[in-house]
Order: sequence, then structure tokens, then C-alpha cells
Amino acid sequence: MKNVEKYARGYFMPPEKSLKWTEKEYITEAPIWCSVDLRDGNQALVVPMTLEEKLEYFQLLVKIGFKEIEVGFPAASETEYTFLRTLIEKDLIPDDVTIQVLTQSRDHIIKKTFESLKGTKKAVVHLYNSTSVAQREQVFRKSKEEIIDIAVSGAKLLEKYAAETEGNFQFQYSPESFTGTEIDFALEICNKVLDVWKPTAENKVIINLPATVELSMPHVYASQIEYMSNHLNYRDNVILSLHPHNDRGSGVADAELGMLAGGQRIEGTLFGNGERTGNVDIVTLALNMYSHGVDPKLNFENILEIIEVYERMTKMKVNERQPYGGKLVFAAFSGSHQDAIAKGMKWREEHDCEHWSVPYLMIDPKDIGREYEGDVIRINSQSGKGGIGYVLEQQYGLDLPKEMREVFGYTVKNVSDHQNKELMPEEIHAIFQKEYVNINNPLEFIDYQFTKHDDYNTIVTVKINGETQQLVGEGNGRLDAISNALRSTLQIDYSNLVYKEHAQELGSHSNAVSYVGITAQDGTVHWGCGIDVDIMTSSVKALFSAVNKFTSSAKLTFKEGQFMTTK
Ligand SMILES: CC(=O)SCCNC(=O)CCNC(=O)[C@H](O)C(C)(C)COP(=O)(O)OP(=O)(O)OC[C@H]1O[C@@H](n2cnc3c(N)ncnc32)[C@H](O)[C@@H]1OP(=O)(O)O
Ligand SMILES: CC(C)C(=O)C(=O)O
Ligand SMILES: [Mg+2]
Repeated sequence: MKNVEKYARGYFMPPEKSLKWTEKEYITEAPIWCSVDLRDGNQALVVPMTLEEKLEYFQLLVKIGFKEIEVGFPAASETEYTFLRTLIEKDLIPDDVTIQVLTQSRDHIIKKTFESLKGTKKAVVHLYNSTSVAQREQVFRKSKEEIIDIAVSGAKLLEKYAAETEGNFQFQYSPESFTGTEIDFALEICNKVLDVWKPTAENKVIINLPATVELSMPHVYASQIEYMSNHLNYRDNVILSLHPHNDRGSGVADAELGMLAGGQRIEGTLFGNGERTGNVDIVTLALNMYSHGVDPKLNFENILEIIEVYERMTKMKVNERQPYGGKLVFAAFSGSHQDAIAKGMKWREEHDCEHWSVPYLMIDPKDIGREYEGDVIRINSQSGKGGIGYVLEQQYGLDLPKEMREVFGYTVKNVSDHQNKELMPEEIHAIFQKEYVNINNPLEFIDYQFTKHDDYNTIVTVKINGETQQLVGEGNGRLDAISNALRSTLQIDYSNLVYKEHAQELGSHSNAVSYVGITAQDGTVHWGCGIDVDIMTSSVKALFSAVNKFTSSAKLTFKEGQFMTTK
């Protein structure tokens, strides 16, 4: 690409190697979660949420189980201010939830922030100022010392206004644009702020290290976090918080590796809404943990309900491929995936499995309120017999013989291919009904009678081209006798009767379902299905269906009492 020389890496490695985190394998316990949907998420929306929307979203976050929620930037607008006042005055904040507010390091903004907090039981007041080389040089045009002054003076103002305001306040500091800051400078400024606040075990300070802009690969961020974690003063009384954005698409990886490196708290949003490419997606982080058997301490058991509120409030869409929440993430169209999923599900039914291990599915969709049917296995021209058969079995109680599944699979794929669309389960069922079930043209089954000596003898009544006839046959079973009657009387040449039957126990009544396959002289197998309340009748109807399929595909016409090839 042209202009590549215009770009260079803009992050800073820690002054010494910090790679201890690589020795850890996975995240063993949930971090402190802080939702910043109502602040960072909200400030990134085309139209920020109204008061009513913020209130509904807040309730959603509480219901999910967030214990820390950044509710806004109260000095930013009347809505932000009023929202906070409403939460406090209407006593809408549960006792176990702490609200958080963001402020720049400017006297009038900090003052207004504390005004908005009057009467709150407890809150985190979050102070930030930019520390990166680019911000120092281009935006603030200040030296490192002057930038430290902004942070330290803001820290002192927080102390001052907190002392004047009734309530229980915890402080948080973010060196905004941390990822573009020299790490030893970020450390220096954080330690200077900590020296003002002097955290104690009873009143810990949160140091939040944002990937304001994600400038590096995640292992670099993790090394930066580990270095900071090892060198921050008052470390035992500091809660180390991470706030990844997603500019390179690795926000989740930043958070996960950052936690291995010492991050104890995560700030992020539902489905990753937030500035530019978004904040880190907390749904993904939490459910990634869940998929490893670690309780994330957030409840996403009804993810569809959460998506509905999220989309309505933010006017954003959850992408179809969004981990866990996306419409298509528990859907398989391709044949081999469907086959493996269907077999995996069956395996679970038949075995006493301790842990979830169904191929292609990270977690059981049911655990987050998603369904298998129509959700997991979806049918188009890329699908195969496994998935198509699975849909018929799960939704209509039709368990086709293996060989028939294959033939029917191709029929369905062809329809989807020609119509260039996905087929819904009811369409697949309709194709099956039309193509295979109780086919009675040209040969219509009317009745049968049996007598048995050594073998079965039958008189089967049929209607062909509107004319009723009685055919006589003999065989070692009843179906065999009827088949022999058809073959010998009507001169239909096939062999190898394949037969399977089962009860169809879906809905209020139970039918018998039979499948019959017959092999023509050229080796082609023709399949038919019969459904009836009576099991014998269902098998005869299946045979007639197969024979009718055979005569029509072999272009046999009925003339002078027998079937013959059309010239
Ligand atoms: C990475 C993040 O998400 S940071 C959070 C960003 N969120 C928001 O900005 C949303 C809410 N913000 C707002 O509504 C407004 O910006 C307000 C009300 C806070 C302030 O508005 P205004 O004072 O009109 O303007 P603005 O934000 O542009 O202020 C820029 C000035 O503040 C300074 N400034 C910016 N951030 C900070 C900070 N954290 N601490 C101290 N000063 C700051 C700038 O250097 C600039 O100074 P200058 O006037 O000397 O040039
Ligand atoms: C205010 C800070 C923490 C922020 O949102 C960021 O740096 O992304
Ligand atoms: Mg942010």
C-alpha cells in the first residue's frame, strides 16, 4: 500500500521485560466488572440516550449483576446531570451497587460533579487527564511536569470537594491515552496521584490504565500492565483496572491478557459499544470465562432479552457474528458442521457427560437462552444430510433411515440452491411431505386382507388410474406379501426391500411412521414414507409411495394391466 512510510509504532514497551503473565494459562476468577455503557458507550452514540433510556439501561445493568456502573459525565449535559440526580433522589441505586462518575481535571467541572453527587450513599469519582506524547505535544502543549500538575491538582480538588460533600467517595485516576505514554512516565504520574490520595486498605484507590486507543498487539499491553502492577506504590491498596478499546480488534485479548498480568477490574460495555471501534465487550469476556468453567458473576442467561433492550436504547445493532450474542453464532449451515453437531447432541443424550464438548459449539446455547432448533442448524445449499435429517427429527419427529437422509438431503439442497435462499424447517417438512409421504399416484392403496398358513397370503385392493383392482400375493411377511402382489401382478421390477418404522410422538397424538426403500434393476434406490395411525397401514403406504416414486422416475405408465416403459 502507498504511504506505508507515514506510519510507525506509537506505543512504548516497559523499561524492563515483564512477561510473567505468560506463565498463567487462564483467568481463574471474575474481575470486578464496571460497566461504562452509560458513559463511554453513551458518549459514542449518534444520539446519546435520553433520561428515560438511561434509566431503563441502568436497570438492565443492575439485573445483569454489575456492582459498579459508570453512570455518566455529570458536568457534560443537563440530561447527564438530571439522570444522576434522578437515580439519587428516587433512590434507584441498590445498596450493593456503586455508581461512578467521570470528570476532567478542571475546577468547575469537578465542582459540578460533586454537586451532582449530593445525597449519594457512595460513589467512585473518576478523574482523568491525557498523558500520551501526542496529547502532551499537540493538544495540551505542556511539559511532563505540567501534565503531572494537572493530575495532582485534580487529585487535590477531588479530596477538597469530597470533604465538603456528604457521602462516601472512592477515587479513581486514569492516565488517559496510557497506551501512547512512555510507561515510566505513566508510572510516575500515577504514583504522584497516589501520593495525594494515600490509599488505605479501607479506602482503596482505583488506578485505571486505559487502552484509550489500542496501539499495539495484546501481549505488549499485558507487559505494560504487569510492569505497572509491579511498580505502583501502595500496590496492596490499589485496585488495578483495565479499560481496553478495540481499535485493532483485540480489545478482548487486551483485557484477558491484561488480567493475567495483574488487572483486577475491567471497564467495558455490553457488546462492545463505545468510542470508534468500541470498548471491550464484557459479554464476550464474561462468557469466555464461563466457557472455561469459571463463574463470571454476571448473568447472561437471557441474552436475547438483553440484546432487545440494548438495541432499543442505543439504536445500535448486535452484529450477526458477534460472539455469543450474534444471530448466527449458534447456527451451522455447512453439512459437515451440522453432521458433527447433530451427532454431538445425540452423544450427550446417550452418555453421562460431565462437561460440554459438542463440536463447534463453545457453550450450550440453552445456557444463555438460545435455542438449538432453527438457531443452531440452519439449512441452505451448503447443508448436508446430517443437518437436514436433524431438523426433521427434532422438529417433526421423523427419523429417516441413513440412506434416505442422503437422498432427501440432496433434494433439499437443490431446492435451496435453485431458489437461492435459506429453507425454514416448515419448508423442509413440506418438501418431505410432497416428495415422499403417502404418495398415491398412479397407484393408490385402498385396503388389504391377510390370511396366514406357513406364509402370508394377501388380497390387496388398489386403485390405478381411477380403476379399482384386487391383487393377490404371497410372502414371508405381510409387507412382503403385498410387495410380491404388486411386483407380479403389475410387472414392476424391483428388489431389496429396506424397511424402518418408528412412532412419531410429537404433538398431541402419536402416528406410526414407516420408510421403505426399493432397488430398481439399474441399482437406484427409491424411497417412500407412510404415515398412519396404524403401523401396518403406514408401512403399506410407505411401500406404495416408494413404488410410485419409482414408476414416475422410470417413466413407467400403466397400460393393459401392467406398468411399461413410455416410448
Ligand atoms: C477517552 C475519553 O473517553 S475521555 C472522556 C471524554 N468524554 C467527553 O468529553 C464527554 C463529555 N464532555 C463534555 O461534555 C465537554 O467536553 C465538557 C463539558 C466536559 C467540557 O467542555 P468544554 O470546556 O466546552 O470543552 P472541551 O472539552 O473541548 O475542553 C477542552 C479544554 O479542556 C482541556 N481538557 C481536556 N481534558 C481535560 C482533562 N481531562 N483535564 C483537564 N483539562 C482537560 C483541554 O486541554 C482544553 O483546554 P483549552 O480550553 O485550554 O484548550
Ligand atoms: C476516561 C478514560 C478512562 C477513557 O474512557 C479512555 O481512556 O478510553
Ligand atoms: Mg474509553
